[in-house]
Amino acid sequence: MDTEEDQGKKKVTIFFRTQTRTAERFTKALAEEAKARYPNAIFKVMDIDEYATEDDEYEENLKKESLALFFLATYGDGKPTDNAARFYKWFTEGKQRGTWLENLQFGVFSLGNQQYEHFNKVAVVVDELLYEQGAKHIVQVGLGDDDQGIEDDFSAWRELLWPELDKLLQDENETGASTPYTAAIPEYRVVFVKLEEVPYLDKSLNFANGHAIHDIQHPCSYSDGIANLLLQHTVLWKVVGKLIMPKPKGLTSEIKKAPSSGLKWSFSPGTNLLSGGAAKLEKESRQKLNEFSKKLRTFRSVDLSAEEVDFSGNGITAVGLKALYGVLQTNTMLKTLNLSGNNIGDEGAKENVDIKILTNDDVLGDAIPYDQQDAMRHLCYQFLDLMPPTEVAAITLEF
Ligand SMILES: Cc1cc2nc3c(=O)[nH]c(=O)nc-3n(C[C@H](O)[C@H](O)[C@H](O)COP(=O)(O)O)c2cc1C
Repeated sequence: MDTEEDQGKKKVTIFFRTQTRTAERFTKALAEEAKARYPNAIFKVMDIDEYATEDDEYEENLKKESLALFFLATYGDGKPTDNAARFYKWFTEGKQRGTWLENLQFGVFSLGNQQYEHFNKVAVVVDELLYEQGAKHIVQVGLGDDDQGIEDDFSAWRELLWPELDKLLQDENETGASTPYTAAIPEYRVVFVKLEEVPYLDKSLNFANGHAIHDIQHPCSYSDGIANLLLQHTVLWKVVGKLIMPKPKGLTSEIKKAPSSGLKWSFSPGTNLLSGGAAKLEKESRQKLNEFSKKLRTFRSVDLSAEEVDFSGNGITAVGLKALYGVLQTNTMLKTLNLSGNNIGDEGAKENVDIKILTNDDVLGDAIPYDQQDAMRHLCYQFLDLMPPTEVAAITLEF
């Protein structure tokens, strides 16, 4: 047992076995995020082949584990990867061991491809055997399918995992809302391309990446081949940030009740549309946004009911209003929202806003879960509806 455990820190071992490194990549991504979420726990990433030099050591070492995650890939005819063959043989063919793993809580994410007959066999077998031998699931086995979008599968499984880890690893006075995840804020960049310069594109706005997961590592990019055609760059997160972010002064007040300051967010006409020139992402503003993001997460809700938010004269249309509504509604109660001087019309005045609402977390930085990506796209469309439509032929969203 190492020193950190002696100091009472909970330890999580994340095992992987991989051939073409997908499992290793997922393992490391998860460990990275988990370390930020749970600073009081220790996460160890372990190639399963290096876990024991002799077979006997598997048993000896596994007995000491209390929380473990497994990322296991399956290869030809349901065989383990090369680096897992020894462990798999030992675990599946060994002696009857009874329920010797009662102290272990575990989760398995499997990597496979449904085109193969023995889809995800290795992980499923290990998952069953761990359970049979007394270990307890913290989450059901995640079946990653390389044929359909394994990133999505991983993302979905990870979203099931966090609440369970919250229960096990968060200190009693911490809550899910205050999870101190400090990942870098992605840039939401919208790129406009003139139609006549990209004649092969459909005039309607299109996102080529379909349902793939998009985050910093996997940007949704429509214009890989047309980077030289980019005429205008807009940093959309900055727009969104402006919509939901008070001036830094606002950060200092603990907004649990309506503040009496009557802070007013005011944007001069056109400033939240960023219609001219490229908006460069400055390090300082990124930091501020990050800080604000962290601050927001410490509140269950942000009450701006004493505040005034002024978007007058910003060229906001009915669809733009829906987007605005979606952003502002989340965690936010407003006293006044000034939309005078915008071309909203009757349609926009209806209260029936049916777009899916993004959370501040989504807007401010975390990888965007699969089920919210459509909403993110939708929001981007709606922002784009605020722009002159004839100019826009293609969009690149880089999350
Ligand atoms: C030669 C080969 C054989 C495979 N055999 C299987 C299989 O039997 N069952 C399965 O579910 N997936 C199978 N797969 C798919 C891999 O498990 C899948 O691509 C996985 O994501 C690889 O993970 P890794 O990059 O961590 O090695 C096979 C892939 C290759 C290239």
